[in-house]
Amino acid sequence: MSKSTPHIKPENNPIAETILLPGDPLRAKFIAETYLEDVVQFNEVRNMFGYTGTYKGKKISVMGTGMGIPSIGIYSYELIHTFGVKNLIRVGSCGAMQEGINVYDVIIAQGASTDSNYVAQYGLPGHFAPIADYSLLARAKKLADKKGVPNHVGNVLSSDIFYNANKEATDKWRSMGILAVEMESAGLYMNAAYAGGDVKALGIFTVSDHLLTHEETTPEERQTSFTKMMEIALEIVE
Ligand SMILES: O=P(O)(O)O[C@H]1O[C@H](CO)[C@@H](O)[C@H]1O
Ligand SMILES: O=c1cc[nH]c(=O)[nH]1
Repeated sequence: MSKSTPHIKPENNPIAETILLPGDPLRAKFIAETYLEDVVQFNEVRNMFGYTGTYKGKKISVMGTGMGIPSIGIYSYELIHTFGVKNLIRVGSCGAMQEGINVYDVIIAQGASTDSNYVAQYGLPGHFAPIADYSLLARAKKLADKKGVPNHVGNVLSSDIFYNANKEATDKWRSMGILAVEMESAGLYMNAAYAGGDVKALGIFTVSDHLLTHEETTPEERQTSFTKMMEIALEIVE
């Protein structure tokens, strides 16, 4: 019988060891249709579309994760533990928090701070710092520079809250050097760390809006036009 989980039912379609993970399942569809050859769809449960194909001869999958750590927590756990995925690269949008960062710049998340309680499950005797895999991070930085894509490497905030009632929260995170806010990477990094061994994770983002300047992009642009980030992610794993 083919492997399946409550949320991923590939029905014998393959899932590659390397997967790109946008929050939006329609961004997954766009990446598959734009960049992959010989594409098969491996998931449609809850419309969380997943596809596998080849990119420059390499087998690669792409799948939506939904929004927030609980959602990416489920999908990345199942991809790692049931389907043997080894390289998980989130390709998301984020809101910039610092001056000197512009809409459409790329952010590479060296670390992912969080206001989530996801880490509590591990019962650690202290505070855990969710970080990216260094080999994926170093390659992403090198590729971004080579392509001439304006990019920033550092700490992001993976927040549980999009509409935050605490109006001081952004300023406090900004004062600690947080580059941008998104909603999933800390959970992804924790799942990769918990899996141990050779499971690697990285978050790469395109800045969709700026929390200081209030510049923003449209939902259509978010779905399709973040191509520089997508191309970096597709080329990271050799
Ligand atoms: O564009 P995606 O990948 O969904 O990422 C960002 O956008 C969503 C919020 O609008 C959150 O999921 C956040 O992390
Ligand atoms: O989570 C997110 C994503 C984009 N922009 C934001 O302000 N927050």
